[in-house]
Amino acid sequence: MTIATTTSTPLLEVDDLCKSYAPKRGLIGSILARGSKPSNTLKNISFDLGKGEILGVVGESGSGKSTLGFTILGLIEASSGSVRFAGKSLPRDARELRTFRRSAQMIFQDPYQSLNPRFRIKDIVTEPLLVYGLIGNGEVTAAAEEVLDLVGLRPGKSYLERFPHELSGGQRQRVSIARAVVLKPKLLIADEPVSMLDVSIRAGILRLLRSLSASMEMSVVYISHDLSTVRYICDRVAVMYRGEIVEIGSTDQIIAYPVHPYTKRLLSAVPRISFAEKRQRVAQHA
Ligand SMILES: Nc1ncnc2c1ncn2[C@@H]1O[C@H](COP(=O)(O)OP(=O)(O)OP(=O)(O)O)[C@@H](O)[C@H]1O
Repeated sequence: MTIATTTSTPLLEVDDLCKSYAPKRGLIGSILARGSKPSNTLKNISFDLGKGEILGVVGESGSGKSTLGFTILGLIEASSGSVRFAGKSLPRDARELRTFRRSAQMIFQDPYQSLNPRFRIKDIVTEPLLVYGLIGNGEVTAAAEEVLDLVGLRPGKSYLERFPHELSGGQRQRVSIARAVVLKPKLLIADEPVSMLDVSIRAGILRLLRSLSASMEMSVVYISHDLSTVRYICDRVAVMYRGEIVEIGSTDQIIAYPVHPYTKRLLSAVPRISFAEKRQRVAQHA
């Protein structure tokens, strides 16, 4: 079991979390599953996440990163272990669950699939406010302008009335970030948010996530298979391999002094450009 503690009061405490998916059902599923071991997708995962902290979860495809994200949010039930959010176990009661959902949001790799294509941008980004009864219909335009401005989609550029297919990939991801942060969550799970975007616009989205995290004191679990983006924004990094956290530590430490052979392998796949230089560049543009 790997435990890492942070200096600030943790927002999230993940303790000994395990997840095995049920074997496939039906005749073909059971034939295919014959002789195979139950899948241990998450094995004894433990870590804390401080308020406003950004933790990178990095590992190859199938290592369990998305399962971890879904389990933290209670969208997938853990097989054992616990997740505590703001000092409390994940709620089961419908009313508490509604409050929790407001505080913990998720964004995904493909902003196009996660946005309703039939909704205008102003309705996409303000729907959570309407659902929670925080604004009335007459306030939709003003609220949409405010949150779009927050994510760098300046008012006056008529984003409000457009549909998702009329925007670029980067603009769409900004819209999905706007929708996720409009309720001012304490936690954001960002599952590969830049991996489908053009390399030239990735840094802008990462800078945006970092500045929102700082200004809103929002903790972020940033999931990626790519250490070169993780090191742009994360305070700490957890390296996942086959369902386990094999190494966790500050980003600088993991990159400069990797201990686990798998981390070394991941790092050798990344061009050895100056990490300090990149961080400095990001800070200059933030
Ligand atoms: N609903 C499910 N039922 C059964 N097995 C699943 C399910 N979801 C994921 N898995 C399996 O769990 C393992 C981990 O998947 P997961 O998507 O969490 O990994 P990942 O690291 O996020 O991968 P990727 O980067 O490709 O998304 C994989 O072997 C996957 O096939």
